[in-house]
Amino acid sequence: MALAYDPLFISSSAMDVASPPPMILTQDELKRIAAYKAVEFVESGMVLGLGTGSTAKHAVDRIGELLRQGKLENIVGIPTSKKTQEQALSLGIPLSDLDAHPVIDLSIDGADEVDPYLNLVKGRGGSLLREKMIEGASKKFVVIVDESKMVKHIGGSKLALPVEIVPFCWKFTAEKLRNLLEGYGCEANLRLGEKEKPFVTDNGNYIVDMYLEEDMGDLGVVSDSILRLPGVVEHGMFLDMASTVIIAGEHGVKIKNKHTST
Ligand SMILES: O=C(CO)[C@H](O)[C@H](O)COP(=O)(O)O
Repeated sequence: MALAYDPLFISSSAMDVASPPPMILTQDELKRIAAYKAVEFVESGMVLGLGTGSTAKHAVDRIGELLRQGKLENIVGIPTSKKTQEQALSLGIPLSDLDAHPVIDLSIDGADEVDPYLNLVKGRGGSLLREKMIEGASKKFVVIVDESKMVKHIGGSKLALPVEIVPFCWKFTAEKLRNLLEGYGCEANLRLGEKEKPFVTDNGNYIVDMYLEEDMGDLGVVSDSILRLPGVVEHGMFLDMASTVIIAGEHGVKIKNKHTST
């Protein structure tokens, strides 16, 4: 159902009999609320990292809309995937890349998991490498999620931790990853795309999805060990990168900033 709502206002009162009954927002509506809130951080003249995925798509749409309305000017977008590049171009957002703009003012992107310290898992959409490069080059990185993405420990939720690997002898690399993380109840599966063929990233690589049963403990140590394996290009743990996380839930929007517990 399409809602006519002020995206930044969520409230309903059981006492107000004249009000319509409380509306249950869909996950996509929550994503849109978080995205619209994040776009409030955007100012004219900024270089913007444009994220990938169904939540980030709302932010890119909103930026396009504000540009069209003349409420934002002189924006340069740096897309984190070919898909976002296509979307941004279709909205008339001027685009560039990290070579021309090695410092980005603000990136806005979704995440698959967010822990209480604002560590993330990203990449279930397959764009983790470009996302990490672009978001790592950003002065401010705002993450937008609905509340289902909040977890106690990243990686241990039986959802995938994606790892981008080179296609050359991928079974060898997948086996090394499996062995490395076997203490956490690890399964490592090659991600498949259309017609059961390997999913290929925008960089021509494959993705191995690691399914873990246990909390990985010291994430920095695990991250370094994964990255040391020859054949691994990057993984989807984004440690200590997010400046702010905007969480949209049934009871409103929460904003968590790095190094605060609010
Ligand atoms: O990391 C990503 C893509 O590589 C996405 O940001 C992440 O998968 C969240 O996606 P969605 O907003 O569709 O839930």
